[in-house]
Amino acid sequence: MNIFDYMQKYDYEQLVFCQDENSGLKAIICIHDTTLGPALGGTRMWPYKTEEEAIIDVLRLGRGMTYKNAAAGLNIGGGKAVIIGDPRQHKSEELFRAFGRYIQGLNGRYITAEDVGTTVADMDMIHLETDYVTGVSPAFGSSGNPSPVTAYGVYRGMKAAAKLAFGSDSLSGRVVAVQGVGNVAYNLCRHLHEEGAHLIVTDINEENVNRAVNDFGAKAVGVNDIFGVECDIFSPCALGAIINDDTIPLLKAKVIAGAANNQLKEERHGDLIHEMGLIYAPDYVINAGGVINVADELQGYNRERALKKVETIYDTILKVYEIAERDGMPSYKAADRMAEERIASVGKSRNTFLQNGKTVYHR
Ligand SMILES: NC(=O)c1ccc[n+]([C@@H]2O[C@H](COP(=O)([O-])OP(=O)(O)OC[C@H]3O[C@@H](n4cnc5c(N)ncnc54)[C@H](O)[C@@H]3O)[C@@H](O)[C@H]2O)c1
Ligand SMILES: CC(C)C[C@H](N)C(=O)O
Repeated sequence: MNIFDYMQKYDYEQLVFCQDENSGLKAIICIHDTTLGPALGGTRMWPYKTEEEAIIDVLRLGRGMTYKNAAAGLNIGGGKAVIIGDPRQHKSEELFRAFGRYIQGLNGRYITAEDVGTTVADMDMIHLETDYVTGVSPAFGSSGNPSPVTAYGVYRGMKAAAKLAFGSDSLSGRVVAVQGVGNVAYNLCRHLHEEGAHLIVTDINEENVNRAVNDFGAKAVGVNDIFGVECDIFSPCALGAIINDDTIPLLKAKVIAGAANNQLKEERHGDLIHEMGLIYAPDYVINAGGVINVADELQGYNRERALKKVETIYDTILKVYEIAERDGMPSYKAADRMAEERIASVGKSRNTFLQNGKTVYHR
């Protein structure tokens, strides 16, 4: 992989390699775009097989956060970090502290939070070394675990998608098929159950399935059966690339609305579901609740204010569909256009030099 060519193609600002022999830290921080503000995105801990795999992942995820943060209306740029290692074996205080010192060294250009493989406890250790970490324990005045707030945003976005598909945003009596009932989806199922939706769930983790069955009267199905069940809404809340050539022909749902990142295996799958007349709530728009919640910490965390902002995911989904109709394009492309237009117009308004350096000449 020619890293500089790739960075140039998608306009990346910075890639930082972090190594600490004592703790075994091998991490990469990606700052994609800071036009709107400091780059905010979680730290993923994953046992990448090769360094190249880790580099590709952090670049892809960092750019994704630029779009997610811009589409959510945050004054925040996009970035992400990966730590190469197995989260079940390689976590230690030294490792997270060493990582925290690298983040501190970037002096606020990158701010971290949780992602796959990292937890609030890990953020607390990072916080021992840096101010530029969110999703820390509430005891520090922070917002804690972002998952329940992500779930609330997905619930709000799902209601908007239902309005577009069925003419009413009520989920009462609707059948929702949920793939993966982990941290986010368990909380999503609670909102759906409270509104009177019928749930069909699957998970590779039996305990998680049983929890949803016992707490919300969900019906459990096998992991390969979830795609073809009779339902109104399919909610992917486990893995990426789940909307693909194998699963699309099986879907009976009219709406796809879930928490997972990077749901479309390839862009053409977004075109295909659009041609089939499905309503697709773009993943990074509907799952922005977590980042909206942690971003609120930058103003001194206020949960009520954060939840109010998360509620607007409903309107953002409607706006994406307005753009999709206006410009005759699938929703995933309309979301990208919305984010790009916002970054471009804010970027232009920041061309004036300011002595305090807060907003400096950009491009
Ligand atoms: N946690 C957040 O705040 C947040 C924010 C934005 C996006 N997301 C995305 O949402 C998704 C869920 O996040 P989470 O925090 O709930 O993760 P999680 O690990 O708690 O839950 C994922 C669940 O999916 C299950 N699963 C994995 N492979 C599966 C398969 N093949 N079939 C069925 N189930 C399977 C896992 O057993 C687990 O229960 C992820 O894609 C994540 O990147 C999470
Ligand atoms: C900042 C984090 C809460 C971001 C979250 N991991 C996401 O993918 O949106």
